[in-house]
Parts: sequence; C-alpha cells; structure tokens
Amino acid sequence: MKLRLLAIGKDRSGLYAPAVAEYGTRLARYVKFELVELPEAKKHAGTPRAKDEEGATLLAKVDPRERVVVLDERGKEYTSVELARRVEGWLQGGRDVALLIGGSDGLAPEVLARADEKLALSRLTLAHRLARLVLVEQLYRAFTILRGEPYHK
Ligand SMILES: C[S@@+](CC[C@H](N)C(=O)[O-])C[C@H]1O[C@@H](n2cnc3c(N)ncnc32)[C@H](O)[C@@H]1O
Repeated sequence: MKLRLLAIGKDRSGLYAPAVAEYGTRLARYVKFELVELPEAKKHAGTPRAKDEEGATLLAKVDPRERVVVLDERGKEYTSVELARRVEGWLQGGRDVALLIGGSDGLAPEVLARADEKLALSRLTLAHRLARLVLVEQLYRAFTILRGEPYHK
C-alpha cells in the first residue's frame, strides 16, 4: 500500500514544513509515503469558485483505484488506537490510499462526494497546514502502535 497526502497550498510559513518533513521521513520507514502539495486558487480566493477550482485540482490527482480519505472536521473521529486499527484495515484492503486536505475554504462538494471515508482530527477547525502536520504525526503514531513500539504512551 502507498499513502499519498494531497494537500492544497505550499507551506512557505516555515511554521509547519520542517515538522511535516520530519514525520514524513519517519512514516516512510513503515509505508511508501508521498506529500503532494497542490496550488491554491488565488484568483477567486475566498469564493465558492476558488473552492471548486481547488476541488478539481485535488480530484485530478486522485487515481481511480485509490481509496479516498478526506480530512474534514465533520468526519469520523477516532482515538489514536482506533486510527491505528483503521490504518491496519487499509493495509489489509491492499488499495493505495489518498488523503485529501482542502485549502483555507475547505473541500468542494465534489470532493466530499468522491470520499470513501471522512476523517476528522477533532471537531476543531484547524489551519489547513496545521491539519497536515497533525495528520502525519497521527499516521506515524498509528504505525508505531501497530508495531508495538514505545512512541505511543
Ligand atoms: C481551515 S479548514 C477549512 C474550514 C472550512 N470552513 C470547512 O468548513 O471545511 C482547511 C482544511 O483543513 C482540514 N481540516 C481542518 N480542520 C480539520 C479537522 N478538525 N479534522 C480534519 N481536517 C481538518 C480540512 O481538510 C479542511 O478542508
């Protein structure tokens, strides 16, 4: 199985990118992992049109054979141990997995409609680049849980 994180926006803030890279490297010890940063729709920023454009950008990168997991605060919440079991299910399912994070306006209805699963990191609204960091840390944690390694306490 391969995990791909498709995320709107390049992280130029310097706030999260080093930590995302660190957890991405750790994650790659357990699974093929790729972060794909996709361009924000700058032209119509803050309008439904921007969200739709970003949605089309995301969907164009999804392979039809991939399981699509969208990150959305209204999705299903898990504990870290439950998320580890969900990841185990993905591994057993054998399909590659695309995890989709929207831009600052969220995900277009077309993206939500394509989702096989909707995953919430909490009910809080996180900045999209922060959501990226929380997700990669939790995925790394999930693999350490599955391996019985001491990271998760
Ligand atoms: C700033 S949020 C968008 C908020 C937007 N008002 C909405 O209703 O979706 C940007 C993106 O970060 C991700 N995100 C933010 N908070 C999240 C959470 N608690 N759980 C999962 N994903 C989250 C989602 O992919 C979301 O599309």
